[in-house]
Amino acid sequence: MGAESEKWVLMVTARTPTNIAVIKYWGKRDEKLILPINDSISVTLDPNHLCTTTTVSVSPSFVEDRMWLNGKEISLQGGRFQSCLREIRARANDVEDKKKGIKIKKEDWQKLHLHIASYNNFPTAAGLASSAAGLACLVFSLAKLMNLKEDNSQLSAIARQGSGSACRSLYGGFVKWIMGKEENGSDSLAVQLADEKHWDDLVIIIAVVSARQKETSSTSGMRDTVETSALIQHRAKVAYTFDAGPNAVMITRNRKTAALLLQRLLYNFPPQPGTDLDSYVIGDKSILEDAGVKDIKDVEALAPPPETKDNIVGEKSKGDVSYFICTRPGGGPVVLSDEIHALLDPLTGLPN
Ligand SMILES: Nc1ncnc2c1ncn2[C@@H]1O[C@H](COP(=O)(O)OP(=O)(O)OP(=O)(O)O)[C@@H](O)[C@H]1O
Ligand SMILES: C[C@@](O)(CCOP(=O)(O)OP(=O)(O)O)CC(=O)O
Repeated sequence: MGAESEKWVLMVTARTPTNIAVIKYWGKRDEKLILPINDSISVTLDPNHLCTTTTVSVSPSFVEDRMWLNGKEISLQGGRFQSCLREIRARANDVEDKKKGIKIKKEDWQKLHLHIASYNNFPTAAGLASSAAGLACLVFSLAKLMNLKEDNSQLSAIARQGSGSACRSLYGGFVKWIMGKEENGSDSLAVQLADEKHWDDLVIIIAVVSARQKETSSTSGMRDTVETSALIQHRAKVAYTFDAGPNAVMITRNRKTAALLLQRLLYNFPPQPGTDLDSYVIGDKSILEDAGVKDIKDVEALAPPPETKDNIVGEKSKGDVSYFICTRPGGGPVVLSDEIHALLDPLTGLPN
C-alpha cells in the first residue's frame, strides 16, 4: 500500500436496477451455491424509478468490514455476504489512484477492510426484489473498486451467490438466468437477451398493496415448495405476474393498453381521501396523462369501464392499494463517478 499517509479512503459508488421475472426462479438444487431448478427470464426495471445505490470504500484505517443498509448498520457475517466478499477478493487486482497517491497491491485486498453503504429507493424485503438490486449492486461496485477483469456475466455468477435473482440485475433489458449443469455453479449465470430499447413501449404497473416487510422470505418460501410440491417441475412452464409478496406486477404490451389498464385500476382502487395524485402514482407519470388523469378529481370522475358486467358496478376498493408505480424496461448497472452520489464520507468512510 504505497500511500505515504495511511489516512486515505478510496471509494466507488454504483447504481443497479431491480428486475421482475416473467418466468420465475422458484426452487434451488443447491442452497449454498444458489443453483436453481429452472432457467428464468426477467425484465430489468428502469433504475430511475426503482434502484439500489451502493458506495463501497477501502482504507487502511478501517478495522473491520462494515455495512449500512438504508442508514442502519447491518451484519455482514451471513454466509451469502461472506461468499460474495470472498469470491470478489479472490479476483481482485492491483489498483492505483495517481491523483490521491494510492497504490493497492492485489494481495493487499485480503487484509484491507471495507465500509459499505447502500440505499434502496423502494421498499426493502417487501417482494419488490430488493435482494436482487442490492446484491447485484454490492458485487458490481466491489468489482469496480477492486479492478476485477470479469465481465458482467461472470460477475452475475458471484451475485447469484448473494441472492439468486440478483444475477439478472447485472444487465439491462431482457435477461435470462441460465440454470447451468455444473455442480460448482460455474455455468449458472445471466445473459442479456435484448437490451432495454428492444421493446420500447412496454409498460409495467406495480400495485403496491403493502410495503411492509413480508413474513415469508423467498428463500424459505421456495424451500417449502421444493420440499412439499409434487407439481414443482411443471410450474416452471407457467408465466405469471406476482412476485413473492402481495404486490401485483402488471406488464402491458404498449402505452395504449397501459393507459386503459391504469384507468381501470384507478377506478377500482381509488386512494384514501386526502391523498394527492403525485404520491399515489409514482414513476413514469406520462402514462397518467395518456389515461386522461391530471388531477385527483379526474380519478373520482372516471366512468365505469365499458366491459363492466351487465353494467353492474362493483364496490370500489378505496385505499386497498397504497400506491402505484409505473415503470418500463431499464438499463443495467452504472458507476456514478460524481462524488455527490456517495453515501460515505470521503474523509472518514462513515455514512454521510
Ligand atoms: N441494498 C441492499 N444491499 C445489500 N443487501 C440487501 C439490499 N437490499 C436488500 N438486501 C438484502 O435482501 C434481503 C431481502 O430479500 P428478500 O428476498 O427477503 O426480499 P425481496 O428481495 O425484497 O423480495 P423478492 O425477492 O421476493 O422480490 C434483506 O433482508 C437484505 O439482507
Ligand atoms: C419470486 C422471485 O422473485 C424469487 C426471488 O427469490 P430470491 O432471489 O430473493 O431468493 P434467494 O435466491 O433465496 O435469495 C422470482 C424471481 O425473481 O425469479
